Amino acid sequence: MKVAIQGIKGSNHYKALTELFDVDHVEVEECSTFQRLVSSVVTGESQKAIMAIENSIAGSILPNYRLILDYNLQITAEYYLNISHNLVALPGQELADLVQVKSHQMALHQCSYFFTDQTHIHLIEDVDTALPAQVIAQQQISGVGALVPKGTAELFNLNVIAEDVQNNSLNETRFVVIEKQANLSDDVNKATLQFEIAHESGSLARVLNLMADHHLNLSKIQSIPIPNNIWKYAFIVDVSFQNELHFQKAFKAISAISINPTCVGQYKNGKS
Ligand SMILES: O=C(O)C(=O)C[C@]1(C(=O)O)C=C[C@@H](O)C=C1
Repeated sequence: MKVAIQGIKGSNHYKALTELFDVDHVEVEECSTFQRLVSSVVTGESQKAIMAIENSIAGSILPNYRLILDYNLQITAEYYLNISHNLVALPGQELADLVQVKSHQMALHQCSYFFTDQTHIHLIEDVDTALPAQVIAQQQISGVGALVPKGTAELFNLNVIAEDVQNNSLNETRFVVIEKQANLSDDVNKATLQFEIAHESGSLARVLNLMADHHLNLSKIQSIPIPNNIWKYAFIVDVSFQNELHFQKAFKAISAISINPTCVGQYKNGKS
């Protein structure tokens, strides 16, 4: 089986992969963008992909929701990974020597406080957290640091200048596994739904009331712009349930009063 991840070995996606799959028995496709990761599943090159969807400090990755919806993919599993960021550079380099720090956009967001006073450092977005570290090591680049997960400095023989520089020590990223086919197992207790509603008073409240009536526990509601329908939004909700039948009935009822209802996936709650 081939599994696509965003980034290379040493990135958080790679960490998530090692915790979700037996790496000795899967082939890994390292993708430089989320678009490529999705294309890999759509074309059948990879059977599954692991994709970051939200972070507890930086919030939702809306473009990734858009990709899942646009390509009609299914969320078949979720995984919450504890994220810590270490600032690394070539051995001998100190904080004052750095003029640039490169990392993934979401990682830079998660460490914004640390860099507020470091006005000599220019923050630069890169493909993932691990690639700039690999490049610094291979090309022996001075003056440039990278923000990497724990363990990645050792992978590239780099030196840790500062540990755990994220804004909050409680920092988790939620990853989802995406596939072309739905997870048909009975062993599910969470689902992601997407729907649109009429632009009229009370229409969202009616959908939310149906969820309560069917004993669904709403853990997230996210609005997302509808392309080509300017300033109109679709809603993406995560619900958990004890009885799959409750969920099926609720989905039927929600479908009757919403527009373009879609089940984006059923899976096991990663928090229980
Ligand atoms: O660059 C990495 O290490 C990634 O796996 C990407 C990513 C992300 O897409 O949010 C994953 C987890 C962290 O939140 C920061 C970056």
